[in-house]
Amino acid sequence: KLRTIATEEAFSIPEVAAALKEVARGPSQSLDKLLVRGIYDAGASKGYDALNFLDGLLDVEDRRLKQMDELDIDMHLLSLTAPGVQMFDADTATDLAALANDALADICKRHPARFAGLASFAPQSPKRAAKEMERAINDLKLNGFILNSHTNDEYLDDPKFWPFLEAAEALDACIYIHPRAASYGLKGPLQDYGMDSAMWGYGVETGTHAVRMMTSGVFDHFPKLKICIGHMGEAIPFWLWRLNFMNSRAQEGGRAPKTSLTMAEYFQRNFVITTSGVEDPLALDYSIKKLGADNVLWAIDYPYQPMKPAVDFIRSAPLDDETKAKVAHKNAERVFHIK
Ligand SMILES: COc1cc(C(=O)O)cc(C(=O)O)c1
Ligand SMILES: [Mn+2]
Repeated sequence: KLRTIATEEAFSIPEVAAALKEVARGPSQSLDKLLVRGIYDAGASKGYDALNFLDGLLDVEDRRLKQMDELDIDMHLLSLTAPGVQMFDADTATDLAALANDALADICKRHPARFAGLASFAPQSPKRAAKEMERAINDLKLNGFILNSHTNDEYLDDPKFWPFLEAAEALDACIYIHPRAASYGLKGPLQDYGMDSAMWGYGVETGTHAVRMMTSGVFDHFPKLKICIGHMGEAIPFWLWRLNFMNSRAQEGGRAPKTSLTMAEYFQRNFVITTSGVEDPLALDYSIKKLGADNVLWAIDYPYQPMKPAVDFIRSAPLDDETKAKVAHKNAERVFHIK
């Protein structure tokens, strides 16, 4: 039987849901407000959350676990759903991250063979975030970290965030950079036709974040830092030849910072990707060939993607047994220290 560890599986807790409901009613200019209003203040915007994501987010040990049993899915690697605590003020964010991490650690302790967890932290307060990272790994025994792309329109190439990049690297803990809606400067034409969401804007936002990190040379400061991005690498694997070629030319021409490695080398060394929300055998085949079988991890993206099609996708994927085992569970065990 193929062991299956799904690596982008979202949950929430009532305290975070309540805080996001306040955000939905507040003055935020963030494009995430469409989604936050739809999920957490559903009464106010009828029908947005037609799929009732909130129930799926708040349920971990009941219907979700039952469905995992029915589908023979071994584990969900859980993470606080986007936008996490990143829309709150620094103090609220720091407190709610710790609360969510405690709740997550309790779930993993109750079901150690079924759930592992990625800890939240509050980039709004980088030094306290580093402390929470240490607590999450050393005390709560969690498996890595979740970050939902930008925080107040700023990205991890900004040295203000480097205290917690240093902590993550020192802890040998991977940061999963998950989407949220495009930042204020990026959102322009992404606000129409439903493009703000997972349909397109999420990928643009998250892919841009990863490219900012590589082109700015962050990985020269943190060579051992490991980043995971979902959705088959947010289109970067397909774009990698062009990104590499044009960045090298820009470095020669002085339009891009000098880096010790090329973009393709950084993506290979410092990144892994997951298959979340891209159940396309051809995209999987290309990504494995492009990045190697050690760098692609299976995911469902529950509750935003249904479980059964995602597990059928990996089970029926035309891969040899060794490659399939790496994608389905071995790579997750290595990257997220899961036994
Ligand atoms: C936080 O809200 C989300 C919404 C959706 C969506 O399909 O509308 C997808 C994701 C996701 O892919 O994680 C997250
Ligand atoms: Mn997701």
